[in-house]
Amino acid sequence: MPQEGKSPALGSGIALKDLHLGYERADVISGLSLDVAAGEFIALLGASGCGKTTLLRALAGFVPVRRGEILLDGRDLSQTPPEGRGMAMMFQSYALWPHMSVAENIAYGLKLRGWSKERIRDRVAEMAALVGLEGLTARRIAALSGGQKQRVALARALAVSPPVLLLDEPLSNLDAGIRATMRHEIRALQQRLGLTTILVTHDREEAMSMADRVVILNKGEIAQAGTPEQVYHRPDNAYVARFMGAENTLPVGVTVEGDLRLPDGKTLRLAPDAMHIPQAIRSGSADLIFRADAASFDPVSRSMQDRAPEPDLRLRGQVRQQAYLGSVYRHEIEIGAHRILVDAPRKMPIGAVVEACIPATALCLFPARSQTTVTGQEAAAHAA
Ligand SMILES: Nc1ncnc2c1ncn2[C@@H]1O[C@H](COP(=O)(O)OP(=O)(O)OP(=O)(O)O)[C@@H](O)[C@H]1O
Repeated sequence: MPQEGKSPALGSGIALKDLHLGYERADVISGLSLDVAAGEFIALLGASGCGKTTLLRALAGFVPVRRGEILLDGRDLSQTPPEGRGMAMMFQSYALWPHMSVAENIAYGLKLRGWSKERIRDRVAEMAALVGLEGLTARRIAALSGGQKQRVALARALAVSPPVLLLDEPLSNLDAGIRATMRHEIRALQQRLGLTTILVTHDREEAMSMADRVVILNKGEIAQAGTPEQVYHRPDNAYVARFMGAENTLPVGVTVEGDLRLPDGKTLRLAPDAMHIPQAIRSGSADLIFRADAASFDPVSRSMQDRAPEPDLRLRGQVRQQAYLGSVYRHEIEIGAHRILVDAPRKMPIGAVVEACIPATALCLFPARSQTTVTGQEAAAHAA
């Protein structure tokens, strides 16, 4: 399979301008704008029904544009039929012809384009080598594994040298091991060919490990577009923070001086730039959001009272539950009327009184309970 390493972009740049898409009376995407650079890999991530597939299908030309533009290298495609756009789409279901051989499937788009037999033969061999299917070109699709079928689908999509590769959850039917391999291989191939690529996925780990930029959609709007590190560590809003797996929300008060009033009544003053505060919060109620893996704790000891104050959030509570996640134990800590989750390498006994400590730099502060909330169920469903 291909070696990792970037080459100059061969793909096309895309600009979506004030795009409106929908079905019958309902708008699914309303007023979405996004620029995708040539050779960039974008992952569209979002809860079920937020419009990811609709957007991808509109790019391919299968969903009509109600308003706005889809520009490919500056040319408006919004009224161009699918066959005139030349984009290649790869589906979760593979969408291969089961009665045909690997070679016939890879050749399918080339035949439609009227290529000669010789050119097709050479191109099929080139594509089979590119995706690691040498020696299997005569095999029938029915006699392939899931991972091999996915490679055929990829070879078929790439055979026509598309300006843009659209991937609709292409890996979700594969088991975990092959999925990890295919993620890496598709990413390496995309970088090597400089292909502009848009991936739709539910899986945030997949999105972060493959894409240059992750675009998080919420109800047809972009909640945030940023690098994997930005959306994970510097979420623009509470929706993104929760969607990216920040499990803990503590309601706090913000005083006019900018101090935090904690649920236990204590007041905390942090260095002004220590916390991530992307939206203006003057005073009043706010949500302090942080990840379970950013927190740690020590059993409460007598020496605690003597300890010098530290610029971190410290919360005292009691262990109510714990579960082993593989590399760490996840603890549910009761703090007054609230519960938070804390990951730790060591298991704390149920009932133990502990002090959870969260570094100020791992805290995000947002206006209280914005409308853009992710439900517990959504967050669980999208956990990697
Ligand atoms: N052909 C259609 N006709 C009418 N409504 C549709 C059609 N396809 C999708 N929808 C609706 O449009 C909304 C967005 O659907 P879409 O498939 O784009 O979401 P998604 O984010 O890809 O979801 P999922 O992750 O579950 O695939 C949903 O409410 C869905 O029910």
